[in-house]
Amino acid sequence: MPRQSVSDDDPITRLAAPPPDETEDQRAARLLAEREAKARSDAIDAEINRQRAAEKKEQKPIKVLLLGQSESGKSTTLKNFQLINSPKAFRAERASWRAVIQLNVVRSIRVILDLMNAAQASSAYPSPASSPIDSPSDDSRPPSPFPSEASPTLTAEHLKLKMRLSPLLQVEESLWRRLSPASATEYEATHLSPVTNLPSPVRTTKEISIQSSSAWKGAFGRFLSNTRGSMDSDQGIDFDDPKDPGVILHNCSEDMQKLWNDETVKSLLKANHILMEDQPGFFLNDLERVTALKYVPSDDDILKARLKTIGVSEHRFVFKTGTGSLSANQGTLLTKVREGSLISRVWKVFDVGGARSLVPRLAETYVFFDSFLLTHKFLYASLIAAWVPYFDDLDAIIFLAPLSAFDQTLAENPEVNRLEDSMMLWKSIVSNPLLKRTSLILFLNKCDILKAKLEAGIQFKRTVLSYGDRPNTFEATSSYMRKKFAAVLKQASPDSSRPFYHHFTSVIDTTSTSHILENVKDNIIRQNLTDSHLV
Ligand SMILES: Nc1nc2c(ncn2[C@@H]2O[C@H](COP(=O)(O)OP(=O)(O)OP(=O)(O)O)[C@@H](O)[C@H]2O)c(=O)[nH]1
Ligand SMILES: [Mg+2]
Repeated sequence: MPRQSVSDDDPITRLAAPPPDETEDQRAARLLAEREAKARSDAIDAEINRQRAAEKKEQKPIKVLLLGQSESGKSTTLKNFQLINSPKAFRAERASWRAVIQLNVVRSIRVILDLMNAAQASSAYPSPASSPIDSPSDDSRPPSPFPSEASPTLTAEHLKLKMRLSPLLQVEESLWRRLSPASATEYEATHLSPVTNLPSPVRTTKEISIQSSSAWKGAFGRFLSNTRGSMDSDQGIDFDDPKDPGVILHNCSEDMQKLWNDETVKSLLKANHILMEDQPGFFLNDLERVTALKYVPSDDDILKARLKTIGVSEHRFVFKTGTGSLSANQGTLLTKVREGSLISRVWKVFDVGGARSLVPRLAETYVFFDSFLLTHKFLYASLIAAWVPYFDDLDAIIFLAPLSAFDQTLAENPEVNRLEDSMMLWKSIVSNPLLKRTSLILFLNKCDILKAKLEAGIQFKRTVLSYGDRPNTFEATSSYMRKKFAAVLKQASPDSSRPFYHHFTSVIDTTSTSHILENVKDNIIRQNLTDSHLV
């Protein structure tokens, strides 16, 4: 009889051991049963591992990146997210947005005042045609920025009006200084190229911009908040603060309205092809309301306020999943999900600056190579490079393309049509290998402005030559552009089955945008669940 090992003596081993009188048939049946039991056990282990992996994935926040050229509406879309997720917190920031709106108003007035200055300067210099042929050729005066025939004559009354509005410049400086330390802000780049088709006052009037990382809202909160009895406790605005720029704005209100409604100023703007209504942060049609002493910005005002983003800002939201656009099957899944641990999800939404920052070296590059294309490619590369660190593990990109910009050029490079720039950016994004599994959501934005332009008779085909003789209507132009963007996607990634959705948007309209964002949220969560093998 063989000697028993120590382990053979342990009760479990003894229980599991085959009976000593086992027949051949019994042995075969036992081995089969053992194999089946092992397979079942392995399947359970695999399921547990899969669930663990899914749970791990589940705890990861959903990452969404807002992309698009400057002024495309990224930060405005973010404001809509904030309004949906935490309207109270959004509204608690009214004091800060009131200051931004004040700056927007002052900037618009500055554009007009700068234009008047330029017109005044130009009238001081006779045009070459009016100069005597034998006039001295060593005239060292700078060339006039405008041809004299383009500038309607300003009267003494206009100059007085200009003087009376000069306190606004101090308001701008003081708000600007309070907005952020100098290092955190950036002035609008203005000297890219000697060639430009943009009116100079629009290019040279600085636009407020802020480093995403700076706590500018806190700065305004401190500035406008104190414990005075006159403070509106809900809004955090101290209306009786003598340092409140609202007081000067209010005192200048009548003159600002006079300036904006003046026929000569209107012709001056027209002669220089400046459409103020097209400028971001346009409040000149609401001057009386926004310069009222007790002005409190509405939600719509906050969405229209313009503050250019520099860098990247990250925003955390906790969203409950909705069932809006889900199929019955997916709806059932979400019901299960709600009953379990997935009732709400953390989202991280990244808002990036879409402007290409222009350092002097770049301007030199332009001159050195004398090649628009090379410089522009460089600008693209630098912009995309700034976004790439955020491409990792991304669930979705919301790409904003402002359709209304079909007749505008980039502030950074007046040689480039904005719509074409959007298409080029879209192409770089959809063909980027790092993003081949990222859901793409295209917002064909600023549809309200597109409609207004077309209704005003501006011809789409004048700048989008390939549009040909198709009708100059919103339906036809927007559908044409949708097809163009879809074609670029198909061409750049023909085999890709990644989800692609598009929406025609006007993201300053909170009602329609909230519906669209619900839909977007459902689509992203559905894709996320699919990727986690939960669907
Ligand atoms: N009328 C209209 N205005 C819009 C729309 N979307 C955005 N705007 C306005 O356009 C301006 C620019 O929008 P932003 O959201 O600041 O643009 P952005 O893409 O964040 O721009 P950067 O920060 O420079 O990259 C703001 O004044 C918005 O209120 C829209 O659909 N319709
Ligand atoms: Mg922005």
